[in-house]
Amino acid sequence: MTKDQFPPALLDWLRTSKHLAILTGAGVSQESGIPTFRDALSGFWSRFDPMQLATPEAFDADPSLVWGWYEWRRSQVLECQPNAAHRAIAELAVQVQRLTLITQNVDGLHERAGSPDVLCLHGSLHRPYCRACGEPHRLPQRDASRPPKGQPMPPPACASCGDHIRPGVVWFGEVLPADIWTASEKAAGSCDLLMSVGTSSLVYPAAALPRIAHRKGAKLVQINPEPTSLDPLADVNLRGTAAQLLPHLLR
Ligand SMILES: CC(C)NC(=O)[C@H](Cc1c[nH]c2ccccc12)NC(=O)[C@H](CCCC/N=C(/NCCC(=O)O)S[C@H]1O[C@H](COP(=O)(O)OP(=O)(O)OC[C@H]2O[C@@H](n3cnc4c(N)ncnc43)[C@H](O)[C@@H]2O)[C@@H](O)[C@H]1O)NC(=O)OCc1ccccc1
Ligand SMILES: [Zn+2]
Repeated sequence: MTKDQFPPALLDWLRTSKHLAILTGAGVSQESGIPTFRDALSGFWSRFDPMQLATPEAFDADPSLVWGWYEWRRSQVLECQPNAAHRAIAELAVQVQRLTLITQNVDGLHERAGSPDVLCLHGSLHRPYCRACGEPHRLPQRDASRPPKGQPMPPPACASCGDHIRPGVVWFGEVLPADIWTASEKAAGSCDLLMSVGTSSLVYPAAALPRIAHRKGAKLVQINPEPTSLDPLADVNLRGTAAQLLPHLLR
């Protein structure tokens, strides 16, 4: 899909927008080489269901299995670079009057692309903390001598209470950080244009945000090579990849 195939109204909405909200999912990092959540499991991990591994119950049952999985994902992310989609979103923040960027991703690639004040709904792979006392834990950026082999790995012990350090992500069944959710809900309820990029729109409450914006009369644009449950609601569905299409939205 090329720029001249974009509905002209879309570029007008963008140019006249007083407040653009963008919600991203795993699809926006797919072209950086990070598999989407649904296909995040290969090799040793392909025998597990991500929805099972990404739960407090799984960590309590087998901390090494879950910690190993997150260290493996973190090592993948540290070997990747933001792609043209991340960079276009960072540039859009300069070109529009006001941009609120909300992500479900835990990879930190929006921040690495230069996007300011990213609302990370589901936390980050780079901000682990103690399961018991909440003490933040600093991880070595890259331990070249011992790259994760994609096997279980015992989690570090907390320096202050000795309990397990856990990944700094929001697991299924856990509530989202209240301040970040409140800011995201507010942005969805006050934006005049919301773009949903690279998400299957299945996980709640994140998936409610485009629906809140739509209910409040905002224009809804979806960028995804595949159809999702959001299609019928969207004013424009751009069928293609994030890194191919997003740069076309820039002036
Ligand atoms: C699955 C779903 C049915 N379950 C939920 O939503 C649950 C339960 C629930 C709550 N409310 C509900 C209401 C209805 C139904 C269920 C619920 N929600 C929760 O548990 C939430 C917490 C949810 C957060 C979980 N943590 C994640 N991540 C961090 C960890 C980690 O990463 O390991 S969610 C994780 O999965 C989601 C994956 O979705 P996507 O990012 O969209 O990725 P996916 O692979 O699915 O799709 C990729 C898309 O990209 C497209 N694509 C591919 N390539 C490209 C490309 N190149 N360009 C563009 N697009 C592309 C594809 O076509 C595809 O459409 C993301 O949110 C991601 O962060 N907490 C909670 O509600 O707390 C309060 C509470 C507590 C107790 C009981 C009730 C309420
Ligand atoms: Zn502790």
